Amino acid sequence: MTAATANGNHHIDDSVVMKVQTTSPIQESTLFEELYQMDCFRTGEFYLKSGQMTPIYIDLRRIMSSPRVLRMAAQAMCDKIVAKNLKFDYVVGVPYAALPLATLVSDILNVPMLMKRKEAKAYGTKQLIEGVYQPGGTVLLVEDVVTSGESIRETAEAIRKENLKVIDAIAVLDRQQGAVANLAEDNLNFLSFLTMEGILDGLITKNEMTEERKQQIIEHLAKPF
Ligand SMILES: O=P(O)(O)OC[C@H]1O[C@H](OP(=O)(O)OP(=O)(O)O)[C@H](O)[C@@H]1O
Repeated sequence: MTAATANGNHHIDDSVVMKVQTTSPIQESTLFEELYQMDCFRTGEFYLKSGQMTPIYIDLRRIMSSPRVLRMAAQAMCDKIVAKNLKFDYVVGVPYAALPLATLVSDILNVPMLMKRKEAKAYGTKQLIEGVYQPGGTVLLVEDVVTSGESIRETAEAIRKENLKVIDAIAVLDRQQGAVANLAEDNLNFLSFLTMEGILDGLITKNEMTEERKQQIIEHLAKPF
């Protein structure tokens, strides 16, 4: 069971914290290898939500097709959540790609999940936030890949309108294109398990990329959107 706080909300129970702490932490290199094997890293010419061209596309939607890798990615975030002692009552995935990850984070940590729709429906309850919650509770946002942080920002805005707090957001991977600073402006603390630089270094070890190409990509990604 989760432990109820005075306002009826929930936080991670001590027994769950102990379980996560006593399980060997997922290594960055281990998750990189699994993502590489699942063909999550594509080089070429792709366009992002921001409209920016990217010479490397990271598609973590693919991992939902492997329950083992999906769970590993969720566990990696849970290791970090526990290590950083983040406090929250609900887990919300940034739709859509992060929804399976958020489901597993909620399950592993035994903290309730809510779901934020991209658009409210015109029928039924017409709610943008689905699930059962107490006003004043704190939400942890879960993302797959973060570029500008705009999707996290939009999700936090919708959740805050429902009288819920959002303090922290966590992602499997930060493309290191300004999200930490952008989100800090909105009072959002952002953490990730993997970074673009780590992925590029991994691709060098696989002889998929040279150090020179890595530097070119980093320079390209540093340009404003
Ligand atoms: O940090 P940002 O600049 O917002 O970019 C990252 C967002 O882009 C992707 O989602 P996408 O918009 O492709 O939608 P999906 O999750 O429904 O596939 C990804 O899953 C993040 O949510």
